[in-house]
This record gives sequence, C-alpha cells and structure tokens, in this order.
Amino acid sequence: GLGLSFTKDENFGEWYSEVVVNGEMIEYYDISGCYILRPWAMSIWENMQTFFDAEIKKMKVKNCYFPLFVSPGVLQKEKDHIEGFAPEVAWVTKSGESDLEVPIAIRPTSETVMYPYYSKWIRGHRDLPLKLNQWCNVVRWEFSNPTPFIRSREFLWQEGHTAFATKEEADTEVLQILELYRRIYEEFLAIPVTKGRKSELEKFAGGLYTTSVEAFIPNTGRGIQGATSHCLGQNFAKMFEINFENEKGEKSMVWQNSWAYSTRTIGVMVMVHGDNKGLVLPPKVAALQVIVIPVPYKDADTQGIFDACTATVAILSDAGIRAEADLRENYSPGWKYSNWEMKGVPLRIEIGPRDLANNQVRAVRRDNGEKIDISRVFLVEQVKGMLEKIQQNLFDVAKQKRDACIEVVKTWDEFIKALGQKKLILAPWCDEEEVEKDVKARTKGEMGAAKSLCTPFEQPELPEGTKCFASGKPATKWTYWGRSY
Ligand SMILES: O=C(C[C@H]1NCCC[C@H]1O)Cn1cnc2c(c1=O)CCCC2
Ligand SMILES: [Mg+2]
Repeated sequence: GLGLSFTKDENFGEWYSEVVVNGEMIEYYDISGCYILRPWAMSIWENMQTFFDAEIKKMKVKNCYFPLFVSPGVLQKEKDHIEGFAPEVAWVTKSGESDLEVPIAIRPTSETVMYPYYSKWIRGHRDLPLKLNQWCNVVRWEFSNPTPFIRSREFLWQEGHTAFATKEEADTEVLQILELYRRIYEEFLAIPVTKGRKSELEKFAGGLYTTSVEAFIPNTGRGIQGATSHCLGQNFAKMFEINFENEKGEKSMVWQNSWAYSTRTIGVMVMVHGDNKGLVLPPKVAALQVIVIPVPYKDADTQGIFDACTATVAILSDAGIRAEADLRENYSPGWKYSNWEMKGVPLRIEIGPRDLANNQVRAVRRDNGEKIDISRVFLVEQVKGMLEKIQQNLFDVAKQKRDACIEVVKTWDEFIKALGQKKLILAPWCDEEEVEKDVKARTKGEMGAAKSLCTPFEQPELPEGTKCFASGKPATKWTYWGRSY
C-alpha cells in the first residue's frame, strides 16, 4: 500500500531510506554509495542555492568552474591535509583499453586544484581580495555506512575559496559566511543549529581554525556538522606560494578562507521534520507549497469543482505561491491525500460541493494536521499566513525537541550516562587535545565514539574552579560533545 512499513521511532534507518524513496527524492543507484537526486530533491537544492548564490554575490564573490581532475603532484603537496584522507581519493587510471601514463585524481575538494592558479593570478595587493566560489560535485570514496544525502561517494556542494591581504578581513568573512549557513538551516530548512568553533583535533587539518553550524538528530542522538567555514591562515599560501606585494612593497603571503555546504542539508531536513506519513517540507524550500485536490461527490457539479481548483491554483500562483492541482481522474481524493502527505507538501486545499456552495476551501496543514475553512475572499492572505505559521512551527517544534536533548554534565559518570541516553552533551573542558583523544578512546564501540562537536560562541557562565569533565583539570570552556554522523 501507500503507507510506510517502518516508523521513525522504531526503525529510524529503514524509515529514512523508505521516506526519501517513497517521497520521490532519491532513487537508489547500482553503484554503492551513489544516489539519483530526483526533481523533488533537486528543487530543494535549487531553492537554497537561489538564496545563497544571491547572498555571496552581494559579498562580491564570483562563481567559476575548475576541472574535476587533479594532477597527482599537487594533491600530495599538502601532506597533513591529505594524509588523513588518502583512501577516500578516487583515481582515474585508464581511458578505454589503455592505462593512463599517470593516474589522475577526482577532486574530493578543490584547494589543490585552485591554489596553483591563485598563486599565478595574485601578484600585487590590487589583485586582492580574490573571492571565488564554485557549485559542483565532489567525490570521496567513503567506506562507512552510506546514507542518502548524509554520506555518499559523490555529492553536490558549493565551495568558496577566498584570499585577503589581512587576517582581519579573513576572520570577518568566516563569520559572515557562517551566518549565511545559519540562515540556510534556521530560516529555510527550519532546523536549529549551533554556531561554534571546532577543536584542534576535529578542525580541517590544513587550516588555521574551523567554525561550523552543528545540528542534532534527536531520534539517533547524533550530532551532525551542517556546514563549515574555515580560516586557512597562511598555510596554503605558504604551500602554494600565494604571495603579493603589499602597499609598502614588501612581499607577503595572503590570508585565506574556504567554506562549504552540501546536499547533506537535505538529509538533515528529512531526518528532523519527517514523520510516519512521510516527508514534511518547510514551505520556504518546498517545490510545491500547496496542492489543491477536488473532492467530487456523486454528480454534484463536478465541473464546477474542477474549475474552482484550477482558479484557486491560478490565484495562488499569481501571488507567488507554488501551487498545483491534482486533477487526475483515476485516483481517489483519499489516495491523493496520502500521496501528497508522503511527499511532504506543506498545505493541502480540498474543494468539495459544500466548499463550492459556501465560496470557501478547506485547508489542511501537513505539519500538525489542522483543518481550517478559508473564505475564497481572503484566500491569498490566509494561505500565505498559514505557510508562514507552518514554517515557524516546524522550527519551534524542532528547537524544542533539540533543546530537550541537551544535557549539561560536570563529571565523567554523568557524561557516560547522558551518552547512553542519546543526549547532546554540554560539558566543561580543559581544551587539551590529549584529553579529547582519550574521550574518543574511552567511548569507542559499535555505536561509534563520542567526539567534540563544537565550542559554541555563546558560552554559558564558567564558575571559577570548574573542573574538566574528562580530565579533572581546570576547565577553560563549555563544549558540545556527542556521537555524530
Ligand atoms: O574539504 C575540506 C576542507 C574545505 N574544502 C573546501 C570547502 C570547505 C572545506 O570543506 C576538508 N577535506 C575533507 N575531506 C577530504 C579532503 C579534505 O580536504 C581531502 C582528501 C579527501 C577527503
Ligand atoms: Mg570525510
């Protein structure tokens, strides 16, 4: 039948796979870890892209496109950046029947592709700031459990790569981009995130520091990195000799940032908002915000009902609302309700004989099932208002659920207990890398080890003398910990 065979609370993994397929977002592909993004998912990617692309263009970032292929020489250039990842790099070794002289890597990220040319293009301070972005795919031959959107061997993202004359400019941009990522999650996907800084162990090894927006999946009790904005310092400038002559004629190295969000965002949205009837799409990103369904009754003015549906779609579309009518003859209204609930359309409008007679429509919210009769006289305003309420309610409910998972702990025992309860743990930490490694070692298991997720910019009061939960040494900061994706 139409329904799901797994429930979100009983079998999250199976529920998730079924929802993304039945919601027509994903089709599984015959190469493991690769997925087909169907229009229902692609439209969400495009809606986010429309916002983000316009915002970075306001920041004078320009789009470009660099080759997919990386010559082996440059890839090995950055030792500590690559060494940890080498197994994930996919290589082209043949063309047709013949072997390539030299194997060519497929980009897992584009620092090493782009920066030799940054070195060539940046000569004087007038060449700065250089701000480029590309919307592209990247390949990382991951081995741990592949999950649509969340962990795949190829994914779509944007990667921004900027170069400045001063550290101050770079530091400023890192946070401007991070705010855009917060908006992507909180204003478009209706998902609460925490802005913070990654630990030295968890940061991008090639960079100076990493900031991120962290989300949380209550059902699995796992944190998930939503997007990252790194300051690379002068590390890559040194490696790739990206220098410029400053105003005083001195030779200096540029300060760089790199930042990305990917199609992983869509998976987080499904996990947070989806329910046992299927997808639940936030109106801001939904391809279809309103589905209008005729409810004919025996021979009661069927044509009038169909005409009212078509007129309703026209009125809503003219007002900029993404609406369609499902006039298919061969499906019952009930079947259509289930179908569009599975696809997560935020608002359903039903028009039956009574609605026609009373010059009204019946609106049904996907987020909470609320049914409201709306007079056609105020149709646009009322529908717009309901869509805004749905968007806000999805965020409020997700935030309430996420906040309910937060556990503040002071001791190791409390930490282990909270971990077992699938909590998002906030703990005082001495900020020593060895201690973080120790936490990972002591929590290793088939559920995966706990790790630091981020040190939130918003720091609660840390009373003098507070001890680190793991080492007992003086704590210097509050940090979020948990299992993660
Ligand atoms: O990709 C980044 C850093 C940076 N890349 C550009 C966009 C922002 C940010 O993600 C880190 N990283 C992750 N994963 C891999 C690599 C890697 O550099 C290189 C080798 C393969 C796997
Ligand atoms: Mg990785």
